[in-house]
Amino acid sequence: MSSLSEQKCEACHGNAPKVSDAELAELIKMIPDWVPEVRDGIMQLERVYKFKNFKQAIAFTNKVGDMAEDEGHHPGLLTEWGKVTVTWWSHSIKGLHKNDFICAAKTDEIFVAL
Ligand SMILES: C[C@H](O)[C@H](O)[C@H]1CNC2=NC(N)=NC(=O)C2=N1
Repeated sequence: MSSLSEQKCEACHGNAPKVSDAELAELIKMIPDWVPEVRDGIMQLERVYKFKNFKQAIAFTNKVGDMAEDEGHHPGLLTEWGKVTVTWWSHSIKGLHKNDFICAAKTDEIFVAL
């Protein structure tokens, strides 16, 4: 299998399968800085990125937004002074799809390339 960040999101409809617990255990190894968390009954992936100031935080936020538009898959983004919280989940299935792991890996690559 190619690395997660090299894969593209696939169309995800309401009847697409959520990742199983076993799949989650394997996929999370590839994005070890992300934390799976249940919010409002929906499993999500979350990571907090730290920056030196607001300008760097908003620049990163915009790059993640551009990637999301390219992928047709969109995260929660909370931009604060020196900090961006990124949350990925699939609204259509109210849980985690492989797409969320792909996008989390792409988010890490954007951060590393800054
Ligand atoms: C029509 C459009 O493709 C869908 O609404 C997409 C857009 N972006 C999305 N993003 C996320 N994270 N989950 C979705 O289910 C989703 N659906």
